[in-house]
Amino acid sequence: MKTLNDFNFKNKKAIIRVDFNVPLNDKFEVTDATRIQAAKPTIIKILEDGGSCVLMSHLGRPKGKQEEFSLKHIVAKVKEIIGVNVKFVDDSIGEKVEEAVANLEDGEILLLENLRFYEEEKKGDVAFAEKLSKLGDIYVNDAFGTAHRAHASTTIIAQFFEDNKCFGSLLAREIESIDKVLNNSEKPVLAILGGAKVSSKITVIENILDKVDHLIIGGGMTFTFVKAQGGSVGDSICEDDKMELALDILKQAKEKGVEVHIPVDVIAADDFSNTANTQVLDVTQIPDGWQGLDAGPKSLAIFDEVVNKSKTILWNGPLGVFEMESFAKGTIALGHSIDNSTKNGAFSLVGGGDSVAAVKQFGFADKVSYVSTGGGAMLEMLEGKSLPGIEAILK
Ligand SMILES: Nc1ncnc2c1ncn2[C@@H]1O[C@H](COP(=O)(O)OP(=O)(O)OP(=O)(O)O)[C@@H](O)[C@H]1O
Ligand SMILES: O=C(O)[C@H](O)COP(=O)(O)O
Repeated sequence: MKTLNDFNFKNKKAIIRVDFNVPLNDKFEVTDATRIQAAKPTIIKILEDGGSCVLMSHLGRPKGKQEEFSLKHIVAKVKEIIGVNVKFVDDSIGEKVEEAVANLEDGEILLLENLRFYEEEKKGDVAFAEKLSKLGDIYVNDAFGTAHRAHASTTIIAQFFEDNKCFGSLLAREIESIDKVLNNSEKPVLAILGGAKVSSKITVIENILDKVDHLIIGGGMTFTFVKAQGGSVGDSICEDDKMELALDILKQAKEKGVEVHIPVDVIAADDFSNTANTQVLDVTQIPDGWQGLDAGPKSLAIFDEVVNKSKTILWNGPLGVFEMESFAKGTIALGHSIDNSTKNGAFSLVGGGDSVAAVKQFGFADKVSYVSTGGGAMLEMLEGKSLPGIEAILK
């Protein structure tokens, strides 16, 4: 696995694929700069070697050239975080870009315009990728969040750099962290899978059963498992067509010696609303008109015990509807348990869109061992898939 340390970038131009797909508010200000922060070590290493950086990224899912998706909105933020002036060119290929790259001096950074302004990017167009490849001497992929996309700048471009390509330090760290959980883990290993639906996590659950000793299933998925075993779930979210599968997962877990922990009680509400009436109910006895929106106190006590005896912890998906204060307690309590266990030496990895939002919102981001910058990319790795962006560097 070639990394930045295999190269000296002195007098070299690095063309770096970063994932600066960051959220913006209605004033086009960056509201969460984690992904920019995460790319800093790679950029700094190249500048300190005496090289220059040509940064390329996508932002959102524009349909053609849409001003609101321009990367010009993030230039100031990148400059603030990296601490070096950032030049911007309002295109990603063509004469203007080539000129800007030619004028780029060692120690300087140039940010290109949103790659997805060209439909060739998502199509993985070879000619477009080749044009991008001309913009640097060494190709660095540091875009973990987009590594599951076989796009021109993430995958196809790599073929134009025989030996001169490598993983950026973020991408390398993401791969190592997931590997530490899935393949090189200290036992007992625990996976906590929450979130809304069983259907979006089936492949993850199936892949993970071979890797873990304990599995906590929470969030909206709970009720498909409970109903499949004969419980009454009232109006809780439930995928009836996945009940067979839920039973099969439980059977597989038993055969593989994996202990599965599902909430035994829930905070039930009479409406999907923060101001609904609530009561704590046995998870198997939720009457019609009520729905489980968070894990209850007995469940949290059990989960706390499991988390604290685990040495490796993977967390994907919230335990309840954490966006509403009334149903955030389970997710917060789980965060505290993981914090505690991490302090006692466990390795904890949090990944997935909503769980990462939750750990940030509740202040646990600095308390776990590693927070992934990938949503879809992280899930695909947990499903056991190989990611095209990673494969392209290894070829
Ligand atoms: N009991 C519940 N009933 C309904 N929705 C729930 C329940 N528990 C959690 N959710 C919802 O599940 C959503 C998160 O599900 P999702 O599967 O997207 O999570 P994730 O794995 O963190 O994110 P991603 O899939 O983007 O990686 C949250 O919006 C949360 O409100
Ligand atoms: O935020 C993400 O998950 C990545 O930047 C990929 O974005 P995409 O789902 O639009 O390809």
